[in-house]
Amino acid sequence: MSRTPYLSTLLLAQRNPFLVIDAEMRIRSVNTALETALGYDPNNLIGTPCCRLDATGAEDGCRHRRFFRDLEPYIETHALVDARGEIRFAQIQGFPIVDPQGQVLLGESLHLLQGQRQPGQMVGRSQQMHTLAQELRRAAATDAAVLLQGETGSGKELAAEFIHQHSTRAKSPFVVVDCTVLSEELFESELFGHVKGAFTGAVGSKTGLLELADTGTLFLDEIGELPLSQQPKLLRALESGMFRQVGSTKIRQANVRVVSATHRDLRVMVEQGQFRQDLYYRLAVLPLPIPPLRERRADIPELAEHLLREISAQSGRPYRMTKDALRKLLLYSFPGNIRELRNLLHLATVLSPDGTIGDAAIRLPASTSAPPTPPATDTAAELLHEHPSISMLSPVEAAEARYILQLLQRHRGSRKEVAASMSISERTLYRKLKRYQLNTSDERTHSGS
Ligand SMILES: Nc1ncnc2c1ncn2[C@@H]1O[C@H](COP(=O)(O)OP(=O)(O)OP(=O)(O)O)[C@@H](O)[C@H]1O
Repeated sequence: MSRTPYLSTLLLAQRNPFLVIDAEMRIRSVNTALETALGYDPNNLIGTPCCRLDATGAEDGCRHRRFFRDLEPYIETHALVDARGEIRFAQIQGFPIVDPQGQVLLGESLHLLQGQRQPGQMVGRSQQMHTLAQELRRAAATDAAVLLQGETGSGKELAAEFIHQHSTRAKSPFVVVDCTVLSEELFESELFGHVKGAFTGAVGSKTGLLELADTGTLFLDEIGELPLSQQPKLLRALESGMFRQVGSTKIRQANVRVVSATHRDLRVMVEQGQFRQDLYYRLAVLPLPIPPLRERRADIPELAEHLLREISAQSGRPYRMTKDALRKLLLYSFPGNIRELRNLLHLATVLSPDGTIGDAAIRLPASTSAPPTPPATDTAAELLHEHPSISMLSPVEAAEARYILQLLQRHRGSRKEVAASMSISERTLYRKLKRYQLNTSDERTHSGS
């Protein structure tokens, strides 16, 4: 099956191995990172059954079938088989994607838990990046818990991988725990694992992420989103290194180095009673801020060049950028930081079939070239009254939060429609709603609830 332009752009934008599965439970597309990591020729994958990569083979109760029934995003660890027949463990995040025709597809992003995937290179020679690299190296030389604080897309995960790769644990796994998708029900079974029959749906036993990270690094991404009720359980396990799988009485042990990341100010959350102080002190032995891209604009040219080289390597086509295009990037504030720069460049390459990216191909969000029409004053006051958290956000975040609220009103609370009109996945929208604390009453369309 040929890739649509929409899917091609989506696949190009993923650094991790990524595949798309359609509602007929067949693999629709895979990206180059997946081909490279698992060694498959895409022609042998596209159009084949969804569980083609799973070491245990297709099962009736597979996660893909469950997803198309419930439309619930998931994060799970599975054994996959690569083209040489070797078993590889991967942490898989599945989430809905709506294509331009309104068809729901499943996107799966794979984090391979052992070896092979080379961590991305940290690019940038600004004074801020130089200092950051020094601090990360210093942190890597110790086994202390590091807390990385920075805006979305600023490179927190890359920094965590950098610490891991430069530490004595580099040959052991680097395991990512995405706290935004760990609901109260999922937390324990994902982190500690479960035994067969521990709860309805536990058809087999499962090793938890903590155990998979044994002797390696456990990266707790967006730790500020971890429900308060789960925080004591995490603290206990980290302090003692001991835990029990759900449904088991047997004590297990894991030796992990912890790196966490958040875009929030956890100290303020502690003051407001939203985050446990004891857990904060356990995680933030070495707190490290990651500067946003707009505070290190000197890195933009080198980053743009590096990202274009990566895109060229994936697409097999060379690209160059004009001075005007670069000037346009240098003037932009990048609320989405390096991830946004990468996405802007992907789009620019799609819009530049001759390989030369001019300033017209750099499509900045409408709100920056023409600031978004502010809501009428009474609506703004109303929004602030209903969502006081907006007043605590940065101006850029607050503008986005207001924009999302307006779209929610316009689409009568349909998250599916709002996500489609913003060209983002429902999962990304869900993360933004959570991040901005926009607790909308209408849950109709989130993940099929
Ligand atoms: N210094 C850098 N050099 C090259 N690429 C970078 C750099 N920093 C970040 N990136 C790239 O930018 C993208 C976003 O980075 P990353 O996922 O680490 O950000 P994040 O802060 O963890 O984001 P989020 O808060 O949304 O999880 C990734 O593709 C990453 O490889």
